[in-house]
Parts: sequence; structure tokens; C-alpha cells
Amino acid sequence: MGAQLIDGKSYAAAVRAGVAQRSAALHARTGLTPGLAVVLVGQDPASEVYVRAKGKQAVEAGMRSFEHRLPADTQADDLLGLIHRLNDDPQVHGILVQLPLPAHLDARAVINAISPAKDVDGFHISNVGMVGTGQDAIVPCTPLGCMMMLRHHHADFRGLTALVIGHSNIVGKPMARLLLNADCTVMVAHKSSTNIPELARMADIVVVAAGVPGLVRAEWIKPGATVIDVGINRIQRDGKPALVGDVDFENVRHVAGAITPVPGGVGPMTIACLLANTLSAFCHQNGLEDQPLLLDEQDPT
Ligand SMILES: Nc1nc2c(c(=O)[nH]1)N[C@@H](CN(C=O)c1ccc(C(=O)N[C@@H](CCC(=O)O)C(=O)O)cc1)CN2
Ligand SMILES: [Mg+2]
Repeated sequence: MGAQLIDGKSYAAAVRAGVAQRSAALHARTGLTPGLAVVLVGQDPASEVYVRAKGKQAVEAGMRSFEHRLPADTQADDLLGLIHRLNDDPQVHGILVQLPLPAHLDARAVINAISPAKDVDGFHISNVGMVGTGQDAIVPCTPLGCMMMLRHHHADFRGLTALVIGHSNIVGKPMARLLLNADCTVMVAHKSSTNIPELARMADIVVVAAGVPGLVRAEWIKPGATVIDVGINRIQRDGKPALVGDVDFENVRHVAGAITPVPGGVGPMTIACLLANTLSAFCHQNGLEDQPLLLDEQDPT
């Protein structure tokens, strides 16, 4: 029996439709419009695609989109100056700086210059700390999307064991914290771990964000486990460019209970959750009630 395919594309469409509907209803009631500012430094081709998609999807969801494209040699003071102006701009409710930044810029300093209330990526140290201590805060978009999809398959995480492979600040660490906040038993492995197959065999849930094509193999997977593939790797296959994840999808799908494809799994949820975070930030900044969309990440502990 094959695994159930977790269709992130249609899930993301449902999240976007919910955001658009609430955004329109709030606009009708208050006359206010949520605004998202996206800052891109340099011309990384993948970042160009993501930034364009963020602007387009924000407008489709009834938001204002402010795109700021800066040259690759932008100096820190100029970038920080822009962020301070966006922090002070009442039309802007969400701010993000597309990553990666050129090497001469200190990404931590840049992210921490964003007002925590407008940090719709959830990367600011204040939001990270709040999520880490189980407080309601802005949650990073990719792990939030993963949690939304996981909740569809697991109503209750108590008694389940998860393995998160990868410990980046964008995905692995927040993912592990969200699962832990939901009382899941969580293991985190990374490039220095020597026993990943053994850990994976114990896991009811495997989330992988390692950037290694086909890393997770069928023999590692507990039959029936849920496998979430965050990897986006551009490779050459049979002489043609292909986009693949960190999971050996064709083999793992015969063992897993549910699995996300690449493309069309986690990726589309990232931007959908960005829109949800922007709407949420807009509500908080205007004293409007913020209803959970499909997932309430609040944790009472
Ligand atoms: N400031 C941020 N920078 C980056 C983030 C982020 O959340 N905030 N995440 C990634 C890039 N990213 C959004 O920014 C992103 C990645 C992938 C997708 C996506 O839809 N992927 C598709 C495939 C698209 C393709 O062909 O490349 C899929 O998986 O189906 C959306 C957004 C790093 N930087
Ligand atoms: Mg909440």
C-alpha cells in the first residue's frame, strides 16, 4: 500500500483563500488594508522567484505589497535605514528580508532590527524566544506550514515521537520547538549526527530539512510514519534539471503512511503561512481580533 500524498499545493490554496476572505471582511469593516514589505538584496535567481510570488500572492489576498530591491553591494547602514523606515510606516504591517543575504551583511543584526510585531518571518530573537518558551508569537512560515499539514494527520501529538533532521534557525530549530510545545517527543539530528537511521526508525513523524538530495531512505522509515520533506534541491537527472527533496520519495512512499512531495508539498505552504502571519500582525497592530486560520499554535504551558 502506498503512502497518502499530502497535497501542500491545495492546502496552501485553502489557507490563502481563508486569508483573502478575512482580509476583505476586515477591510469592509475598518477601511484598513494589510501591508507586506519584502526586501531583496542582490539578484539570487531563486530569491527573485520567491519575492515575486510573495508580492503577487499578497495582492491576491487583498493586501498591499511593497517590494524593495537593493543592489548586492548595499551597505548595512542603508539596509538598516530602510528597515527603520518600514518599522515606522503605518501602512506596513509585515516586514521580511529575503534570505540568504550577501555575505558582507550580518543577517542576525538585520533581522533583529525589524520590529518584532512586524517580523512576519518569525525570525526576530524576541519571537524565537517566545515560541521557544511556549508563548503565543509569530511562528516561522515553513515550520508553521509543516505543523498545519501534520495536524491534519495527527489530532494529538502526545505519545508520538518525531525526528527533525536539520537544525537551521529557519526550519529545524523552530520545527522541533513547535512539536515539543505540542507535547510530542522530539529528537533533532544534524550533519554531525552519526546515528540518523536508528533515530528515524523510532519516529512516527520525520521532518527533514537537510539540503541533501535523497538523504532519507525507505529502510530508515517506520512503517506508517508521516514524512515531511522540506528539502528543495536543484539537480541534474538524466541530463535534465530536476527539483527534488531530501527524501528518496519513490521508495519511501511505499513504507510511509503519509508523505509530502517536492515540489508541491511544504514549499507552497511557506508563502501561504507568510500571508497568514501578515494578517495576524495587521490584526494585532490595529486591535482587531485575530482568529486562528486552520491551526492555533497557542500553547497553554
Ligand atoms: N526571509 C525568508 N527567506 C527565506 C525563507 C523564508 O521563509 N523567509 N524560506 C526559503 C525560501 N522561500 C521563501 O522565502 C520559499 C521556498 C520555496 C517555496 C516553494 O513554493 N517551493 C516550491 C518549488 C518552487 C521552485 O521551483 O523553486 C515547492 O516546493 O513546491 C516558496 C518559498 C529561503 N529563504
Ligand atoms: Mg496564535
